[in-house]
Amino acid sequence: MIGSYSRQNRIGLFFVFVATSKVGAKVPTSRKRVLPQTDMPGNSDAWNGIGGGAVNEKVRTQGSQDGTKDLLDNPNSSGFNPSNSRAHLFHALEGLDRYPNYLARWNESDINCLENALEEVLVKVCEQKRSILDQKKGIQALVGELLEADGDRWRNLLRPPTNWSEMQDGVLDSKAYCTIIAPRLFTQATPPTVRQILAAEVEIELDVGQLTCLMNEEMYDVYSLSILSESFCGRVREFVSEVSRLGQTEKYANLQMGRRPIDLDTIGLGWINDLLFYLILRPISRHLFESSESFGDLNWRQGYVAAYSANPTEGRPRAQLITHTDDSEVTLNIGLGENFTGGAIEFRGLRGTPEAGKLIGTIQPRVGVALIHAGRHFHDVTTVTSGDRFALVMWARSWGGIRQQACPCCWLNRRKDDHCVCGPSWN
Ligand SMILES: O=C(O)CCC(=O)C(=O)O
Ligand SMILES: [Fe+2]
Repeated sequence: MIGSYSRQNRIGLFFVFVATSKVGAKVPTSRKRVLPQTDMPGNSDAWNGIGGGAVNEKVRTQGSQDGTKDLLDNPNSSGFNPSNSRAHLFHALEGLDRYPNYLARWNESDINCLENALEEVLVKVCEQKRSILDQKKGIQALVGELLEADGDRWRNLLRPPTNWSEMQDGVLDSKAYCTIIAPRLFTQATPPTVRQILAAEVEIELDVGQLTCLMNEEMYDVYSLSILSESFCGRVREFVSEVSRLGQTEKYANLQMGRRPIDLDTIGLGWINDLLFYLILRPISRHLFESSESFGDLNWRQGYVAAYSANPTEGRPRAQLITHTDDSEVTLNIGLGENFTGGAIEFRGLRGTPEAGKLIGTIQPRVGVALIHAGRHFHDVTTVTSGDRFALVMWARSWGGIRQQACPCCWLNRRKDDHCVCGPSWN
């Protein structure tokens, strides 16, 4: 049964395509620079990121426990230190939202601390925005250079398929094509076009009643299905490798590309994101996770290629990935190859459940095969012992559902007691 555990359960899903029409601070300029040097890789000269496995790399600091140090730092302070304590900052935000004239009872020094902390946040937003936009522009120039040098080689990949036959020949795994797309499975008289799907002009619905042998339930909460053809995966891998190779030349060194996974939208492969998201991930997730997760329709996606190597370099900076959960409701992970040993994905239970942290299963990536799991499912990648390993990963979020009713902490741990400070019944 979908959403319940049964090892190697063959889950078949017919896709029924139902066409519906699409429903579709100001930055302060004169603020003092208050942002402390961040520990994020890519921003810190000290971090060399090669061979490491961290995903959420920021070193977490939560201020002093008893406020004594804060008092010593600032004798006028009450111990309130929102710059070092995220909890203090959240308390203040909640108070501002909840009580009229909240700051009336505060001393001026604490108000100054709050003002500074909020400025620090804003500075961080502005800095990251600027650097990301700069980086995107730089990467787009780099892709332009690749196209100029060898346009014929890449143009086909960068141009989305325009019809189902191109999709069949060049992109999808043949089994996926036959099962998902073959016209006999479309219920409506006029099947949606590829263009309509990529532009999200049709809502794709999945009929769970009609089971086929499309998907496997590999273990609790982890499903697999063949999606992309091996040759297509190879082309994506080659393109990403080329982008990353050029990114390491002196001309583009300032982009520091090797340290981050490569974002598909930025390198002109956003159509792959759209295809996977609208055709596969959103409709499937409605059914796979409806009993274990609570979210509305997925409406946000980010797709990227993560590269690993037994001999990590700038372009393939990792040999493994530590245990973590994703900042997503649902994650899709497609093996892109190439020949490597090690690099298995280990799953360790859902955050917020008694299984959290316990190894419940290990999967060796297969080229073109997608794994779909809840973002809060703990997972890691074991050390790549030989060769290079690539994975196309998509994080998908829903800004409706639980993220609208819970603070980040309750969201992460899926507390559902309705008493989260952001919930409707908190008082
Ligand atoms: O490389 C993989 O297979 C997993 C990557 C991953 O977990 C992530 O990027 O969040
Ligand atoms: Fe992950």
